[in-house]
Amino acid sequence: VTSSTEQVFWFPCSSEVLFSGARTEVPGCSPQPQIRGQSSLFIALYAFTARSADELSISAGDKLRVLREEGDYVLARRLLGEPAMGYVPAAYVANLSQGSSAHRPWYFSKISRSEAEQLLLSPPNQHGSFLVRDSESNKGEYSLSVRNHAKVSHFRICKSPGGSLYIQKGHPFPDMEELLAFYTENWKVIQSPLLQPCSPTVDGWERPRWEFTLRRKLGEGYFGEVWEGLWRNSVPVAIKIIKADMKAEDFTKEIQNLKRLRHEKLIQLHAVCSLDEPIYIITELMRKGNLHSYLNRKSLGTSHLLNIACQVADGMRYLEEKHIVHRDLAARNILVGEELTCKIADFGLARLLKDDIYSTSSSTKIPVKWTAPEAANYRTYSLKSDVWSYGILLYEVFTYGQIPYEGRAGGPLQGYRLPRIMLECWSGNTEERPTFLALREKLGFIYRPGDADSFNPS
Ligand SMILES: Nc1ncnc2c1ncn2[C@@H]1O[C@H](COP(=O)(O)OP(=O)(O)OP(=O)(O)O)[C@@H](O)[C@H]1O
Repeated sequence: VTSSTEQVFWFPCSSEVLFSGARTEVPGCSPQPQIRGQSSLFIALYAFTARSADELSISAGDKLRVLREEGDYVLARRLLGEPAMGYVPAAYVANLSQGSSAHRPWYFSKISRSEAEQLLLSPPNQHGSFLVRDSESNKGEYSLSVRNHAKVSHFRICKSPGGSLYIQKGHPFPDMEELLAFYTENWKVIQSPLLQPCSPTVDGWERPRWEFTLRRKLGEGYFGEVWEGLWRNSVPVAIKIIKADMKAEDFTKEIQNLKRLRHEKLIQLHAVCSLDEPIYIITELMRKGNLHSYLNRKSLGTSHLLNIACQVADGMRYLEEKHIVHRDLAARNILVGEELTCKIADFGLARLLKDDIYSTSSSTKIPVKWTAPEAANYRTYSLKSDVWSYGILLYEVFTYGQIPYEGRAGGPLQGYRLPRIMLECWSGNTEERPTFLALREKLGFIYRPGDADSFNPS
């Protein structure tokens, strides 16, 4: 995923990424162009249910005007029915002006027989949902899987030497579309009605595991290993593989938090594979790893360090607006991408604050050196305890990864304004600690945008 004009889009079934894989081999299917451009008319390929207030629920076939592309999402306006606007995954829509007639929503290429059954038997799929997949046993041939009430029937689609396709010998079709059209019309022949193409997801985030390949281990945390991987052999992603012995309620919090948050300074969830083990959490890939290790390079100037501090404050300001307390803010939980882009990660401990303060009696491990005294001693977490941690993070950033002793700035830190900001963050009285909004403003006075914009080390 690169610049705004050259984006590779996420999610299946509409982009070049997908069609450059096995889908191109389907008879009658030609590669579909990638979604580009801002102003053309789009069509919804699948139903998508909004998962947060800024998303737009769409039904397959809805006509949409795309106003803006943002990463793997587009901001779209529905053209008919009740006027509504919001984000939808880019790959759930296709640009009508770019030949979306090539789209085959029923084709699921490498999905296995058991995965097809699992998908067809899960909501929102229902009686009559069907898909075509590559045959597992006969290379180059296909299988048709159809949900028939509570069970799934599979039909082998054979290929004759001349390339025609058939389910019943002596009844060939020139391509898959004609074959499906025939059995849609004459469903009694196979005793399974073909009513609608299978919907690709169980919820908006679930994806079949075969779409992901692991390439290189990046690190390991409490929940399991993190790998660099590829989605559909094309799109680079980060895949967290949850350890088998993890309790579901522990990491599902992280997934739930990721699902409802969307901000350019927060790590973006792409998908999950949670129908069987091991569970995968797929997020955007941040190629430079975590900020703590990155800081050891020491090739960063003050303006770059300030730029980092501002980016983290931007992300935290968003969490502040949403009344979400992170609880584990530290350089090790900030991830670094190209051009010094920083994003906040690790929402495993994050909580929505019902009041202003969250308290816990649980014995969750506490990162003491980053934790405000009231949170460490009494487990009372608030956005103000995040502000304390942010002060420690500032210290880490400006000392290239060191940790202050007992919350005191000084030592290697030079100058006046930054230590003062840190000391405000470490005020014993939570009320005296600044908000992230105020912190961002203060840093804005020190950091002039553009100072570090030319940053581009290898
Ligand atoms: N999206 C990502 N892109 C690139 N690297 C990542 C990504 N997510 C994690 N990593 C790397 O993998 C390491 C482990 O990440 P993970 O989130 O599992 O654990 P952690 O934050 O280090 O610890 P814990 O989960 O125990 O608090 C990180 O330190 C980072 O270097």
